[in-house]
Amino acid sequence: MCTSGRAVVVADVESKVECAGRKATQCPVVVGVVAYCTPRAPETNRPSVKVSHNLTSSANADSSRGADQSWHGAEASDILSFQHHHLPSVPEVFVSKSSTSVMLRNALSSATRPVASQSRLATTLAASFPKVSHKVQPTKYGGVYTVTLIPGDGVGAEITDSVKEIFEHVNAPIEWEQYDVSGMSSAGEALFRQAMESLKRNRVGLKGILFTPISQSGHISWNVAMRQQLDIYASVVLCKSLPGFPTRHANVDFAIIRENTEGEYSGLEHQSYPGVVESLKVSTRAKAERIARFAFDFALKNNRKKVTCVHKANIMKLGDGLFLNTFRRVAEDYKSSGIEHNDMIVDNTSMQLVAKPGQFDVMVMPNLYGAIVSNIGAALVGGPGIVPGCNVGTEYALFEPGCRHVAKDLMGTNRANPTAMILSATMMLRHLGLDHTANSIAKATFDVINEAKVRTADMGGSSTTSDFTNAVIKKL
Ligand SMILES: NC(=O)C1=CN([C@@H]2O[C@H](COP(=O)(O)OP(=O)(O)OC[C@H]3O[C@@H](n4cnc5c(N)ncnc54)[C@H](O)[C@@H]3O)[C@@H](O)[C@H]2O)C=CC1
Ligand SMILES: O=C(O)CCC(=O)C(=O)O
Repeated sequence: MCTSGRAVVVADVESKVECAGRKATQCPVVVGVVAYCTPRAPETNRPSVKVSHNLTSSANADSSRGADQSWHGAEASDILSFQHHHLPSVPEVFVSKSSTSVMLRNALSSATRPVASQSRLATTLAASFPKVSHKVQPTKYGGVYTVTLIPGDGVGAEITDSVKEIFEHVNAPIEWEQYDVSGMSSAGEALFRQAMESLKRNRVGLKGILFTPISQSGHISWNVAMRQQLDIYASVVLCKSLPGFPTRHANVDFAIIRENTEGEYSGLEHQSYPGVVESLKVSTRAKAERIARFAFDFALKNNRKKVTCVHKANIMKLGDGLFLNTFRRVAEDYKSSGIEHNDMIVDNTSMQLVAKPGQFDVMVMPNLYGAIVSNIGAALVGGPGIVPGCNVGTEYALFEPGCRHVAKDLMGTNRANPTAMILSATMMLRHLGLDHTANSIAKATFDVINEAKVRTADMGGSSTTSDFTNAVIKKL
């Protein structure tokens, strides 16, 4: 073990960085320690939750529909050639057949085009949202997929109701297994466990965001626990300008690939001395490598041109140094692919994002930076109600709004924007091979936004969540 000031190195380091003047070599695990003062020690956060369990089955799916929308074996095998042989389980991430981000950039070149032309752009945009997939096929019986649904806290119930209504309207071959897990109360761990078992059974889920209390005596984050326990290590968040909804910058179009299982979210904290707390940021080479490969594979499959690694290796020389150096090594393997790569310190990245977002294409970063950058990204294109996302690993995929907000302030008001949840659900449909249904729903959603007649308050309108849902259904 080598300690130097704020960083503790465990095991052997391979990052080419200096630690207290010594070169640290051969270390797959780096633990960064951030110390700060607090009046009392944090208490042990023991998971305990109480929530009601509500199991519903809302899809009256036609089994023949599911049959023709089968697993994309050919596409899945395509990507294998890009995968590194010593990481056999990297999940595949790829875009729908017909679309590329180049098409998209062209398509979105003007937010001021007439509505009819914007509607065509909406079609292109709908088909362009990436598809995430992995080798383990989700459960499907009689052409119907069983999907775990966790509406979540705050506006979760309202925006997942919106998805349920839309799916029912198009007869999507999805049967929900719903678990009303809530982080608002510390009771209900049993229900959380049941939801996890359901996710493990079904391998695919749709979720809203679960509230996590800030207080030290409150329970741990169920959101983080899910991502860690399922090892859904890659968070994918898409920030794209929407047709008909101009924001300060036109043609924003970048994907945030965020390491989802370690880093600042390790949840390891202790008081080493009264008034001194150490929060451990865990970084491992293996996880840095798989997320870097995921980002390059994502770029290749989605016809993206550049991958930017976001870090703070000037300060966290070991932890973020490991992340950055691993990224650079992985980039060497993709040299012949034509994908450019660069790296940028996270604070400068934040400034560049608000000043010149057009320079970003695919971005890859440790956990906390991903949380911050996805919030900046959301604000660039219209807010947290718009940006879809998913968490994917080798076995499971869990879809949720990319900007992970509970929105307690809007709970029960019927004023939340359901777009991010609807688009996350369409990403899930693509993941299941149901591209046609996914594209119809996404197009209808973009068309409603583009027409600007029905918009929720966050987008400057006065329509309700239900108005928006009904408008999407009407388009379908
Ligand atoms: N507080 C918590 O329990 C959790 C917090 N987080 C993290 O903390 C960050 C901030 O969370 P909070 O302060 O709790 O933010 P928040 O939930 O209060 O949301 C911030 C603002 O965005 C608005 N908003 C969010 N979703 C919306 C929608 N669908 N339609 C319209 N408006 C919407 C809310 O109304 C609110 O004004 C999140 O980005 C997330 O990364 C993540 C999970 C749980
Ligand atoms: O679950 C939480 O409360 C926090 C999670 C979070 O901040 C995130 O997902 O980025």
